[in-house]
Amino acid sequence: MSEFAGLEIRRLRVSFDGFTAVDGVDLDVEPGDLRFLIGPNGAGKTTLVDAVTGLVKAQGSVRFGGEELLGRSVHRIARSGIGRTFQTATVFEELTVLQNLDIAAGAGRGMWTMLRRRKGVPEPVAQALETIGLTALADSPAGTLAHGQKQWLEIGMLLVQDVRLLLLDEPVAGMSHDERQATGVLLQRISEERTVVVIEHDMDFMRSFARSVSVLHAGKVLSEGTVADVQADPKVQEVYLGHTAAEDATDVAVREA
Ligand SMILES: Nc1ncnc2c1ncn2[C@@H]1O[C@H](COP(=O)(O)OP(=O)(O)OP(=O)(O)O)[C@@H](O)[C@H]1O
Repeated sequence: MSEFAGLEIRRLRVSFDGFTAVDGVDLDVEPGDLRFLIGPNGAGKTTLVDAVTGLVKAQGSVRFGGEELLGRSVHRIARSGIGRTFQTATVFEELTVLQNLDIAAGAGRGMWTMLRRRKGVPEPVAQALETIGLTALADSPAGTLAHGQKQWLEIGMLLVQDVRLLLLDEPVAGMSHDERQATGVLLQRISEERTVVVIEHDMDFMRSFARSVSVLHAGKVLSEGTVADVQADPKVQEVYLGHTAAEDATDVAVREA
């Protein structure tokens, strides 16, 4: 397993035709953290991840394991050990679970390496299958998997590439309660050896599994800390509920009067 590495973002700025979507963000994610990135629609969460992975041009600095990523190509950033998932799972539906993992494991390697590995299931692939709980379905076409299982397969595809920083965009969207729970446990397990950042709108999921939280609003970090810290922050309550904690207290006082 590769070494733990953390993410250090400084003065990150992304603009689209004069509109600033990410506006001077500083963000530190410790190695081995399970960080949730929350915030209202349009807060800049996905754009921030796009900037880290090289999909959009950005100003400032993004360091991972001490190396500067800004200015590097998408492929070079991926080779630095950073992988992401998108809101919709992108697996090869006609191929089996094992074939999907095998292809992901071979990504970036030469044809000879791929051919030499044909015999049996390579250890990292077997390990990923076990971690994502799909060992029994290894030979099933990915297209026959349940929605949640496809998301887990996609996470498995990052694990076999030995990604050290996983950036996951709404991994539990559309999942059943049981699938969400299983995903939370999976992410906790993964973060024992890797750094995980999750963009999420599901507040129950966030409360149950986040180790730390950053709240984005209008392209800036509004609040940061533990779940309890951000929940108690009046600025966060204002953004989410449209009124302040002080007003809440007044409401309660009024109701109780
Ligand atoms: N390619 C683009 N061109 C122009 N504007 C963009 C582009 N991508 C994003 N934006 C704008 O930047 C802002 C931030 O979008 P972003 O998708 O990062 O927000 P988000 O916090 O991920 O929202 P959501 O939770 O709805 O996914 C939005 O106002 C969006 O319309």
